[in-house]
Amino acid sequence: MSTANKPNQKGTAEESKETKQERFVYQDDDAIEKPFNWSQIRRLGTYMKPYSKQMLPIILLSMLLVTMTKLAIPMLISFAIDHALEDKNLKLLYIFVGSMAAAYLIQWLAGNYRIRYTNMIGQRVIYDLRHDLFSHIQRLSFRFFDKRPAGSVLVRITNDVNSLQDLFTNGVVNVLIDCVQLLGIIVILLTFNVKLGLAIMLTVPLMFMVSTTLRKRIRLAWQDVRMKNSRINAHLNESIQGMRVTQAYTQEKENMKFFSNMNGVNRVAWNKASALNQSFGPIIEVTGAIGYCILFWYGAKLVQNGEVSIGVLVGFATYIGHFWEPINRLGQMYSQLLIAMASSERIFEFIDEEPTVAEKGNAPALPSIQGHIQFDHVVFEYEPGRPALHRFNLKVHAGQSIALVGHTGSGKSTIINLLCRFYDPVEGRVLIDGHDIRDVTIQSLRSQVGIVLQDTFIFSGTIRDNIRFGRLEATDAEVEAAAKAVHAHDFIVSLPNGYDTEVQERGNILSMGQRQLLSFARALLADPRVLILDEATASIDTETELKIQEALKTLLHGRTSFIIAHRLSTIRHADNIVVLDHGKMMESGSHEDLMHKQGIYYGLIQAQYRFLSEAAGQ
Ligand SMILES: Nc1ncnc2c1ncn2[C@@H]1O[C@H](COP(=O)(O)OP(=O)(O)OP(=O)(O)O)[C@@H](O)[C@H]1O
Repeated sequence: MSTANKPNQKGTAEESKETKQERFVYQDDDAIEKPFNWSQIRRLGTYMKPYSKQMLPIILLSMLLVTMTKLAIPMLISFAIDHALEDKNLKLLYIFVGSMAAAYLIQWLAGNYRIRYTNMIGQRVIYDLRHDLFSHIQRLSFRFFDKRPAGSVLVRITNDVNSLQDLFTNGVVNVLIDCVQLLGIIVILLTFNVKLGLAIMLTVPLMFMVSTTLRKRIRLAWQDVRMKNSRINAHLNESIQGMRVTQAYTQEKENMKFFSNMNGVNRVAWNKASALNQSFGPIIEVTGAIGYCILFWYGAKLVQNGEVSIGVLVGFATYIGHFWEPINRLGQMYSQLLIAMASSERIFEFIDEEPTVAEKGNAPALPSIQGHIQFDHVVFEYEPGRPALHRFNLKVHAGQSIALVGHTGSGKSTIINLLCRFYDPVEGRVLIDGHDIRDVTIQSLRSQVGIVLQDTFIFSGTIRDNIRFGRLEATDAEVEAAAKAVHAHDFIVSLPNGYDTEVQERGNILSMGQRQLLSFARALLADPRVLILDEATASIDTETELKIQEALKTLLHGRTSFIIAHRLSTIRHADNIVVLDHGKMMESGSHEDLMHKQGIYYGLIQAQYRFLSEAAGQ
């Protein structure tokens, strides 16, 4: 379907309301942490399932090897001191040194494999998750996007998915390694010497208390930083999009003041979080030092009593060096997990959102249509209790051109939205060639309805790609023929690379009129039986408009067409002009009939005529 979005039809007041809403949603989205939720963890786990058979055994094996060799090395040192050094047994010493070298080599190799495979699995899981999320969002109906500004949808696909990336690439595996390592060290220490082992572990509760209290404060401080950062992002987004308006109204200073204030608040929050973060390291070191003091004070006593050998004491010292690492990391992991919980909840909330415009289970495709259209007692409301269309009836024969006329907000675009099935009526039916459009597949319906919107959407890519968007399999010759037919060819060939000129997002290098000509070519290429032109000629100058009117005659020939135009001169020749007011059809008929009737349409024509002659007289 050749389409262009009409993102904001309701002017700047509404625009600023949207951006304020967007700022709110950014904040809301960053209300970071959520409680630990097992069912969510299980659901995330299902994303690992397809790869688990293939990769998990390698990851588990390498993980086991890394942990075992890590645990074995201090033990080898301890044995080497007690047996090889004490007995001056050089052969045994070589064996111990050789075994240590082998252990280090295995650790290095296994570590490499683990990192490579965990990264691979993590990246695939993230790829799948992002793929599912985006493909689902594409299926969601207009109602979903009505409620959410683009910014908040973007944040979920990028930030929230990214925050899960660490969890999948390192987090899960590191937690396992740390748990096994911690357990292994505890068992080994207690086996070496129960008394000394328990004495050292006296520091664990202290460490745990300090760690949890401080970590909570650190977490909250970083949460605050992220929230403030999001506000800056939202403001930047709004400022860049509205830069032209800011400059036109010379509001740069005001804008800068607002931004500086936000920036300052962000710096203060960052300093606070960073200071708290830095205080964590020394506290851990102090706790570790207490452990070492206990070891050497109590250990020396045990050595003197002959209860513990020097080798065991050295072994203890090496093990407790490795003891704090996993405890520290597990604490960090927990905060990471809570953040990931919040992100996954937001991602699944989108994935679980059902399209309000859904296809019936075994809906057939709409056969090739002729273009008879009927609105049968259609009632529609965007928000409950505020009808946008009241029992609207309209019969259109194949090939007829219908013009929709009326004041702003009278329901013209709503009729188009229902015909394309962007929304479903609350009551009544929309029929095409006698088929209720809710009974056929959406794809088969929309592929036969072309639409050219007021705010033509140009995607980043070449001019050729943009025209070809109407029918992807069209040849270059067909693309050029379509461009020629709507008089777009001349301006295209005058561009630096002709049809291969790259246009940026939203077609910034093109004028409004040129963008509209492109969307005409796009629609012509799609060759739909039903064509909708929404204010399509509004931003084309009079000379181009004359050319376009010619092209439109060809374009509309034999098709059913709906034209929404504020410039009433452009719809004079429509077969049927429908005049709307507050969602109701007030009059309909040909231009001559309605002029003769001297009703609302006549009034609109008179008003426009007066406006134009006053403008010309000035
Ligand atoms: N997405 C939406 N959510 C809520 N209300 C909406 C939405 N879109 C339109 N409306 C409301 O529905 C009514 C009909 O709007 P519609 O866009 O059909 O008018 P229109 O005749 O096309 O106006 P315009 O000429 O300004 O484009 C208006 O009152 C409008 O405020």
